[in-house]
Amino acid sequence: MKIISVKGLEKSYGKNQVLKGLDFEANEGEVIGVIGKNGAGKSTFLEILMTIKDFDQGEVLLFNENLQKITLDKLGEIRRDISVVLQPTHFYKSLKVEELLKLFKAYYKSNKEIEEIMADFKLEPHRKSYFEKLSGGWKQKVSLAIAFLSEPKLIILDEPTTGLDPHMRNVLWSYIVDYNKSRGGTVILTTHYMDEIEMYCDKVMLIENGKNEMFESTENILSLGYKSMNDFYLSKVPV
Ligand SMILES: Nc1ncnc2c1ncn2[C@@H]1O[C@H](COP(=O)(O)OP(=O)(O)OP(=O)(O)O)[C@@H](O)[C@H]1O
Repeated sequence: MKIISVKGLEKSYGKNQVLKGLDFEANEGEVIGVIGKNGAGKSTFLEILMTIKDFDQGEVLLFNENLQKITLDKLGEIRRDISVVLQPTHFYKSLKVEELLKLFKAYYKSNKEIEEIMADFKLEPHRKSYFEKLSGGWKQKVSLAIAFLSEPKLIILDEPTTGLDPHMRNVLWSYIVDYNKSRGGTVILTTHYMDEIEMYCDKVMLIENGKNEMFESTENILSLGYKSMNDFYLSKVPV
């Protein structure tokens, strides 16, 4: 089943045209990595898919609903199926980690047990810590735990592993792979780590000059003769 279909997407900030006719598709159960240099428009693209940013031209279908024609009710409905993780912010100033998880469990009406998610994401050492006082990596961990709490159909992650130590990167990827395999969940994420793309993503989209310069399975890209995804990136993207 097609989860996302994007055609000719355009988006400008004032005179700065960031997306210039981007095409993209995601099918149920795919893990797709979006790559490109700093400022290429990856976060902009993801935020449009998250339905938190407008766009100028083109067509975006999410769960077969056209975002330009959708009613507010329908938009609410599809938002319940999507979980997002933005760069960690200081939203939750006065709440402790355990309280935050409880709050979101109630909000999402999640069947997941808090203790299970605490254990999965190894959050125990900071159960009683205030979110705002955590380090960047720990904030990221907690944000990810919250995202998985809602058991969404589609999960959109903006640089989910930036700032995480190698063990935590591993934990996060195990979670993504497991969520994908056991529930058939679809995952779209951005990363600057090409090893993650190579190991875990089914497909990769390279954004360059506002367009999908390449959108292929990682397998097909490597079969073109690149030694690694890093090699592919370095040869395709000018400094
Ligand atoms: N709210 C905004 N207002 C004006 N310009 C913006 C805004 N958000 C992003 N931009 C600009 O749009 C371009 C693309 O930014 P975006 O954050 O989407 O890129 P990115 O590929 O995610 O970059 P990075 O890898 O550095 O996170 C940049 O030139 C950025 O300065």
